[in-house]
Amino acid sequence: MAVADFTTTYKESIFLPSQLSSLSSCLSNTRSHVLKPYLRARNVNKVYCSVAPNEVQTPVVPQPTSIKGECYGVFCLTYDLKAAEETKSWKSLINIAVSGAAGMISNHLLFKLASGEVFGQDQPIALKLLGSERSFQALEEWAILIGAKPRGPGMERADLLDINGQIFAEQGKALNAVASSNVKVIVVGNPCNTNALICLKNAPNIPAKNFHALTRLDENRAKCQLALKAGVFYDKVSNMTIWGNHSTTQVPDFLNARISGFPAKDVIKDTKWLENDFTEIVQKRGGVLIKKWGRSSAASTAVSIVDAIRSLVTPTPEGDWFSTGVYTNGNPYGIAEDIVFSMPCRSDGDGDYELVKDVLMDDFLRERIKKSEAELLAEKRCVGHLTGEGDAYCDLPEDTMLPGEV
Ligand SMILES: NC(=O)C1=CN([C@@H]2O[C@H](COP(=O)(O)OP(=O)(O)OC[C@H]3O[C@@H](n4cnc5c(N)ncnc54)[C@H](OP(=O)(O)O)[C@@H]3O)[C@@H](O)[C@H]2O)C=CC1
Ligand SMILES: O=C([O-])CC(=O)C(=O)O
Repeated sequence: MAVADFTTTYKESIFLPSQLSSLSSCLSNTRSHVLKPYLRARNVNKVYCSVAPNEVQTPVVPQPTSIKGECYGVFCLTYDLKAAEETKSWKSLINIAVSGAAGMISNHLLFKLASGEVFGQDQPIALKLLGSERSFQALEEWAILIGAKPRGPGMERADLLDINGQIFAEQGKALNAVASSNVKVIVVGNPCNTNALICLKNAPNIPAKNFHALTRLDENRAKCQLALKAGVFYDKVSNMTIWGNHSTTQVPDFLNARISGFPAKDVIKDTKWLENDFTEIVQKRGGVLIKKWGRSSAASTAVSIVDAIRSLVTPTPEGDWFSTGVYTNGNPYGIAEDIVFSMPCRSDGDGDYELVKDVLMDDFLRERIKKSEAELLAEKRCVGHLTGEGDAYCDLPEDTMLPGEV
């Protein structure tokens, strides 16, 4: 964890809420002091924290036996399990591991998770926040993998695939070693589809179906553009699929999208706009934001991670679906097997999903889906050394880019 950035020695302490102000030096080091009111609001009465001895002034209360092993990291938050047992109305604890916990996205995401907005107001959760230290402790249920190196000046996409791919190979191995086989993994760090493929290939004990690449940000962006064009509220847009890669080859599907229950093409009759402007705006939205703001989307990515998880833990509304990048292992759309491809999915709310079968296809859609498929197959060849498929051979199409690269 980023502890290594400011200290090399750790001391583990348990804090009560009244002692949180002294704890805030620990939390604020990682820009997460915003968590404090949320911890209070959720009656978190103990926080487990690793900080340097000279930063700790609070008395140490006995460590509950329910906290297993050591806690690595600047901050390592968990509910007091003993108290949870006493509170009969509480559901059983869900552990959530988040890598890149000190990054911009996490800065927005963590308190949304802690607020109860994602898993429910009555659902206790334990956040396992991970940074540079690649250890995954007591990992069960959900892992949100954000931590990745941003592309630096002059860095080729093939280099990024290799550098970040190695992170996700390690994390796949760590998950394989310690996580429950029921864990659901959301890969955010880019290039997220291929990172998710690398991660799942390195975690053979975990079903490949449990791995997701985040394309929900793209779905949200696409819904927003259709809503703006149609002059309706965002929540009137449904059945929005993002096909393919989280890159500029992604395909926002206006053929199947609906606005106020009607086909989007019947509401927005400007086909030229749908085929050209809409598609390109969504594909390049990340890059436009980086140009405007100087940094990549953080708050909206955090919101989209919340949306992506919520879509898996709540039943999908009748007739609707959501997009997520999933492992292709038998699909009704003729997409190549053994890649991570964004497709339309539904969930019963049990954390699992199924592909939506009855979607329309036309030549426009098919042609663009093929392009994104070709890009992902090329990315896969680039990381053969990380997926156990032998030597890498990198022949990426020249125009292949992350949304943030344009
Ligand atoms: N799929 C999507 O829709 C989107 C994906 N992204 C991607 O999300 C990722 C994170 O973005 P953001 O939070 O803005 O980036 P930041 O640069 O703000 O944070 C990067 C985080 O990654 C961690 N990190 C860096 N190297 C490693 C490593 N070797 N192992 C583990 N963790 C590491 C850093 O941790 P530490 O400081 O502890 O080293 C830091 O917390 C990027 O890859 C970005 O491209 C962004 C937007 C949308
Ligand atoms: O390239 C990035 O880091 C940003 C990104 O994925 C997006 O905004 O969709």
